Amino acid sequence: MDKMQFDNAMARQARLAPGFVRTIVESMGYDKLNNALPLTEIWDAQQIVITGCGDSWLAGIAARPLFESVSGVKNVQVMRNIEFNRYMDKGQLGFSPNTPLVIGISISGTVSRVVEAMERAQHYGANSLLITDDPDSPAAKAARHVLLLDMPKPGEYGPGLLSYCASVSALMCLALRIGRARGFITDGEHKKMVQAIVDYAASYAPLIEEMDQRCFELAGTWKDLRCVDFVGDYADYATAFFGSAKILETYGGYTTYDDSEDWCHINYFLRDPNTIGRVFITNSDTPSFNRVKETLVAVDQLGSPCIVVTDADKSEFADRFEVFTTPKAPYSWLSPLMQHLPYDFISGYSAELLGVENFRRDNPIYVEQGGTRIRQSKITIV
Ligand SMILES: N[C@@H]1[C@@H](O)[C@H](O)[C@@H](COP(=O)(O)O)O[C@@H]1O
Repeated sequence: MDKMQFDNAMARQARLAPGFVRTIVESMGYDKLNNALPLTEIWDAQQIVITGCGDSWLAGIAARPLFESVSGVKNVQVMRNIEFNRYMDKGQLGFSPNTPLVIGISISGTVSRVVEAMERAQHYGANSLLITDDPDSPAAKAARHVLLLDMPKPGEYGPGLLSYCASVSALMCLALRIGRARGFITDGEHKKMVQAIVDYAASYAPLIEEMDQRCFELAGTWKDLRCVDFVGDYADYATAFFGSAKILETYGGYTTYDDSEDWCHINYFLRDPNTIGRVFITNSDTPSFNRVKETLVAVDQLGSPCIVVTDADKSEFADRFEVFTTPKAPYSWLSPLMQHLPYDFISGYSAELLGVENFRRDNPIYVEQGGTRIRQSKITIV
């Protein structure tokens, strides 16, 4: 079978990802970041809350370790939009000037919950910054500050893959800017880390062709599995959840996601394990690596087909597992930027092989005017 007959938006975006990260990082120069968030407000922030919906929320989980290690802000939270908007105690908003710094992410700037988050932050005296690709969007207008992604136009961005690379890259650049401004990293460290983002993304370029072909072949069987169950810890949870989201968005497949500990308590019991694909994202220096390996022993015993995306050597895992060994990141916080690529390819090819349209557009029940369900939800400030 010729894979080019099954070419698709996910595969095309995955091939472009290494260079695309460079484009975004290079656009995040000193002036842009400085204009997006004044120095005094960076110093004021005693707490950071990152929030968004779908991929944009996951981008926060992917970038959290970097905010924690370099920003110098002790309290960094990544919150689901619904939790920040409706459940975070209002007494925690504006208790000190420009605190918390609420960072919203929304590529379109049009989803109701992010507009609501920006309005809530403003209403209770917290600071707000929106990372978006549309400076005229409702969420951008509701935010005090905007960091514009400026993704190249025209471009192919749906279902979100390059847009996810853009928001993770922008968050990383912002974290480094905050850390530099607060004096928690030196100018030299700052430059080295910014360059590391570009170089890490570029290090995937030589792997893409082989990854593309291998993923096409895997999609031939994985598309028919009853369920695909993703596992990742902490920032790798973003990659796991992202893989699951792409299965839903590309072909409406059945998926689950968990962390390596809870999986042993819960998802372990899914019946007919030979019909469930397991996808693990883990790296040799992750603090839970030994726990992930224990969990993978259970996966092997259950007989589930299994893919591992990792910087560790194949020999660390059962022989029958499909191991994607990715480049070793010079900083552990970089891995989530690119380790989603194997499943991006697999979900894109699966949809094409199944003859299903992204976002189920082939079924009228899923086609709604302008995404009513997420864009016309009532804004409520509590
Ligand atoms: N299916 C899409 C997701 O892929 C997207 O991540 C989310 C947030 O979109 P935005 O970043 O524009 O706020 O909206 C929808 O739910």
